[in-house]
Amino acid sequence: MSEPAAERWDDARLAALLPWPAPDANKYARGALAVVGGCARYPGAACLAAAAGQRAGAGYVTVVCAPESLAVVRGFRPSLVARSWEGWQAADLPAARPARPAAAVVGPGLDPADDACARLALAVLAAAASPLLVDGGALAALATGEGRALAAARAAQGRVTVLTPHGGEAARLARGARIGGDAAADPARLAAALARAYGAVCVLKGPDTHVSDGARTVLVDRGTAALAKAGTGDVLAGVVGALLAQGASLLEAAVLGATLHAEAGCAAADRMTAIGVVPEDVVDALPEAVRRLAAAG
Ligand SMILES: NC(=O)C1=CN([C@@H]2O[C@H](COP(=O)(O)OP(=O)(O)OC[C@H]3O[C@@H](n4cnc5c(N)ncnc54)[C@H](OP(=O)(O)O)[C@@H]3O)[C@@H](O)[C@H]2O)[C@@H](O)CC1
Ligand SMILES: Nc1ncnc2c1ncn2[C@@H]1O[C@H](COP(=O)(O)OP(=O)(O)O)[C@@H](O)[C@H]1O
Repeated sequence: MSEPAAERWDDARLAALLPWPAPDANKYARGALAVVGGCARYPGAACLAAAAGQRAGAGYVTVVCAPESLAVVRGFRPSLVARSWEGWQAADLPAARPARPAAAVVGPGLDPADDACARLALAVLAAAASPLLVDGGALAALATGEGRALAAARAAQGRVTVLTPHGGEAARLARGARIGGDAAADPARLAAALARAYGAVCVLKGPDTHVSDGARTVLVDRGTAALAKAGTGDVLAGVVGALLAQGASLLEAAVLGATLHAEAGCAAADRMTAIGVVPEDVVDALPEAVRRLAAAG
């Protein structure tokens, strides 16, 4: 199947999407974001996603993590609301309501090789009524037969989903959906094929990032190799999740989120050098990325 050429969105279009809070906003009106992740082995990934979600504007960020990870999350940033996933039900995730938008991110810091993490990811896929971003270890669960069936059920129910695979995760998703040949070799085509196969918007990460809803594909190529460091993908998940939590549409949240993430990487590299940037610097540079985009637009 031939694909239309990838679009590029200009700064004016992207700047118009920035989620400035209304003067009478409260923390609930600004969007609730739940990050489900952070197993005992990887608490840092959930911390990074949640902190990025705060910096990208979400009003109320909760981390649902392994009991062993609670102290790490609270110590990392006391303004995060942390709760254990023991005794927690995925049905407890807030649904988006008028004037009370919400979204969930599942996967940062879920171990792709761990059965309990896979069960948790599948439970979230089954229950989350709000927009759901699937990242990290949850993508391994999504690529299974049960995960693909749950993705199809979500799409049939009108529940919306964003996937943020890196190259390895995209290959796993492609194998699960039997996508091969030319479609798997070209990132723009692969992003579109994954979006169609999983009924989702796909953000295929790499030196260039391709965002596709299956019909339209947008290229975001303003990043920096400073971002090639473990944990920056978790930051991206939190940024896009926060934009979804503030009510942005899927494609707009994904393209604006990938742009702010890339700009934050550049701003962080300006301060810390492309050698020295760590994911925490990218989180802290998000306000500078917002300023740069607002000024350019
Ligand atoms: N501080 C923390 O707590 C951190 C925690 N993290 C958390 O760790 C969990 C596991 O995530 P993960 O990406 O480390 O492993 P996984 O999904 O099993 O992929 C493994 C295989 O995929 C490939 N591959 C990897 N990257 C690729 C790329 N860019 N482009 C192409 N291919 C790529 C590569 O295969 P290879 O090329 O070696 O054959 C690799 O062996 C997840 O929950 C995440 O959130 C991390 O975010 C780091 C910071
Ligand atoms: N050379 C590069 N140039 C621009 N962006 C990059 C480059 N390498 C990685 N990135 C970005 O950094 C992030 C890495 O995400 P990912 O591989 O999931 O890391 P992790 O799982 O460790 O958090 C992605 O957003 C990707 O687009």
